[in-house]
Amino acid sequence: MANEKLLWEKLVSELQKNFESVSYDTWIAPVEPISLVNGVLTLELPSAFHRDYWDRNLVAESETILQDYTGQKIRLDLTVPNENHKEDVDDPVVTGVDAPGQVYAHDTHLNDKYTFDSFVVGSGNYLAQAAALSAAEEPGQVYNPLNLYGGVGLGKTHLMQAIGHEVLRRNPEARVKYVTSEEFANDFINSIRTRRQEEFRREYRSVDLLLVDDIQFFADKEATQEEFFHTFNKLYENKKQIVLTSDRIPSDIPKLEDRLISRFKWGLSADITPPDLETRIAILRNKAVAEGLEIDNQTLNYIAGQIDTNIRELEGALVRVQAYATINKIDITLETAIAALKGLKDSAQQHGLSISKIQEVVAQYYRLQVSDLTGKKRTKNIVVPRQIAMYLSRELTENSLPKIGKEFGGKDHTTVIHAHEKIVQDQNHDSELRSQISDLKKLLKG
Ligand SMILES: Nc1ncnc2c1ncn2[C@@H]1O[C@H](COP(=O)(O)OP(=O)(O)OP(=O)(O)O)[C@@H](O)[C@H]1O
Repeated sequence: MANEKLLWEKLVSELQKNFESVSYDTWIAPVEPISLVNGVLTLELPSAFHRDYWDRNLVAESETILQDYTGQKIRLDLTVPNENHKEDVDDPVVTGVDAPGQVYAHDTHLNDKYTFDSFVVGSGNYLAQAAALSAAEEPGQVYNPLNLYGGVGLGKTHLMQAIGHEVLRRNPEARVKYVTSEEFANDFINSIRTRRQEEFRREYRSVDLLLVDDIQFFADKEATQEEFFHTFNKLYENKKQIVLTSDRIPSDIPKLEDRLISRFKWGLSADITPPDLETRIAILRNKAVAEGLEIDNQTLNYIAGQIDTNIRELEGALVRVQAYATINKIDITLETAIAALKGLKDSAQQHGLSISKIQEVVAQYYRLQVSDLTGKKRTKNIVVPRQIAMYLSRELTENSLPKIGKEFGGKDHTTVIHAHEKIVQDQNHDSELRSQISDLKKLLKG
């Protein structure tokens, strides 16, 4: 075995003694020893997050272990293969609705099931998971606030609550509060109504960890944003960890106050993107084991192939197969899955298509930012894509005209009607536009 591998194995066996399995899987398992040259052990880490974590927590200890073992001074050199990820940390951007039937732990409002242990790590979420784990291990110290953002049903709430569980596991006395942004708004409004603002403030400003889910619903609620701003400042000042989730990056949330957006930039935004096939299969396999279901790989593979954008719907597909098998008193086989999921794909995809997804795809297609589409600029290179995105939102989703207007930076519904009519008419004589729209539809429908 090469020297670097031998040293690495020794190091891992020592580090492992003090590591819990999730932390080990996140911070150590993905590391590869590359070389040992002139007393420098080079390790390759998956991302700049990992390197930051190693710098803060593991380098000094590792160098001591290696020195004790070899009797020589060994220095660690940490490399990250795609150094683009470095930007993720420097420029702090790495890239809700509650599910029914959840069981909440009594005090914290955390769902028992949403832990790091039950979270499957894959290509679309490993950075967000690493960021979440470091927020849990060192709350208020490194990434504050931490904002997890991404499309519907991709695990934002799960990961956010996992932080809550982990903080409590490490410190059962910690005061952890989980709320959706709507609950925060309701609590605030009720506190005014019942003249209990002091109590409200005491409650929110005395926590050690505040988790606020789906902050895009703060849009339009000016007084609530103002109150949240003060809550945020107080907690931040006291080095208390704040974690937020949203369906898009905060600077793209229409009607979110600039002063909040600028504070969110103090911390780190990490996005979660849809899982690849392997991750989807792993999620289904875990779920099947948890439910005591026996399902062969081929069948899991098939189910995972049916739904690719939303994990909640992926889990729903498994439930559907299970129900179909129970009702018909048959085993779960590939045939059962095919029969149970017939017709599901189209409706699921239609259902899964959101205005924000359309904005993302259109912006990318025309090399614009989503904020151009939701903004007010009137230059032609922006106006036409904006109208196309509104047109597609009307054609491909069930959202009302006012809702579409709202998602495009609070525009009036008549603007949406106008955009829609214009694109319908222009397509009659503009073949270039027709083909762009057909491209976009293909991209959106997968
Ligand atoms: N990586 C994962 N491993 C295991 N389960 C997952 C993973 N990601 C998501 N899930 C499961 O998928 C379901 C939906 O996740 P969650 O509610 O966290 O999504 P979300 O991104 O918060 O959605 P929304 O945008 O609707 O708020 C949950 O049951 C969650 O446990």
